[in-house]
Amino acid sequence: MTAGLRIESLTKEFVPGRPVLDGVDVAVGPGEFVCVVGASGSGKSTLLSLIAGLTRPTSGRVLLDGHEVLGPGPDRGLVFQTASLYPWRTVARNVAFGLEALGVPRAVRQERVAWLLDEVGLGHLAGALPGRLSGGQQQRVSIARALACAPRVLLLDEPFGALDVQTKEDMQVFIRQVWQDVATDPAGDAPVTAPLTSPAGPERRSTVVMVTHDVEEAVFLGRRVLVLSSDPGRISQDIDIDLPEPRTLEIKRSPAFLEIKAAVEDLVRAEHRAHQARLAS
Ligand SMILES: Nc1ncnc2c1ncn2[C@@H]1O[C@H](COP(=O)(O)OP(=O)(O)OP(=O)(O)O)[C@@H](O)[C@H]1O
Repeated sequence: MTAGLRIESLTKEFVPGRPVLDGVDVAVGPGEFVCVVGASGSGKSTLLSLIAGLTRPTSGRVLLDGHEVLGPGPDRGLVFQTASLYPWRTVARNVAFGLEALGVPRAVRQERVAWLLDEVGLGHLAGALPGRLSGGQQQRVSIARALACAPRVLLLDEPFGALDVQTKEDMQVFIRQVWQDVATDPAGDAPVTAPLTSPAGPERRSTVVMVTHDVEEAVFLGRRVLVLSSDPGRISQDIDIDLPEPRTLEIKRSPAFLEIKAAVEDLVRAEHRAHQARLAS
């Protein structure tokens, strides 16, 4: 059994003969943090929903720890741009939702939820209903909810796209911190009962695949950045981001960061121009 995520010859057509994704091949190892960038319409969200099992491929397959993804499951946590919380459940009960569904004992549930809410800075709002929260706070709850079951893969689709700049930066630092802190167990040994508060070694980190329009965000967060070309969508570049760890906001001002960011922006721009030229011809 191969650990991690493997995407093999993945093709998706919504309209027959017009693939949105065409032969995507990529492997993401356990504990990696990978960001996917690309022009609008290049198929980033489609790729994420195929990994999530929300959409079935036209051909090819997605394997998680050697098992083909055939539908959604608790081993993959999902966060979208807009929070979709249950308005009638308190913040704490929203975060606890997946744990309840998995039958995790109440005491373990409460400990996890309290820890996660503290991590997202919302411990004081545990008993509030989501309608009382700002957009940024709601998104923090969504992330806490997705992390509650210690998913083997956390799938993030533009999760900070709707937030103001300051909140977005706070959330970037937060998600990196959580990736370092929140344990999952790639060997498959009862990840839900792993202690969340213990420091996690690299081999115990959740794998994160995050889609974003924002190249700065991708370079800051990703250990690897995949550039998706348009029409059809393929991985055109697979770039290792060799920046110091842990990543702090100061890194964004470093010459190394600015150089990598400019290079990735050039690649995305080149893909976009090539796409426009194909459309015009
Ligand atoms: N359910 C669907 N039915 C038909 N076409 C779809 C469907 N979902 C996506 N598409 C098409 O697939 C292409 C890729 O869409 P997708 O949302 O994956 O791109 P994206 O890179 O995430 O775009 P953006 O950055 O604008 O969110 C688009 O042309 C879109 O119209």
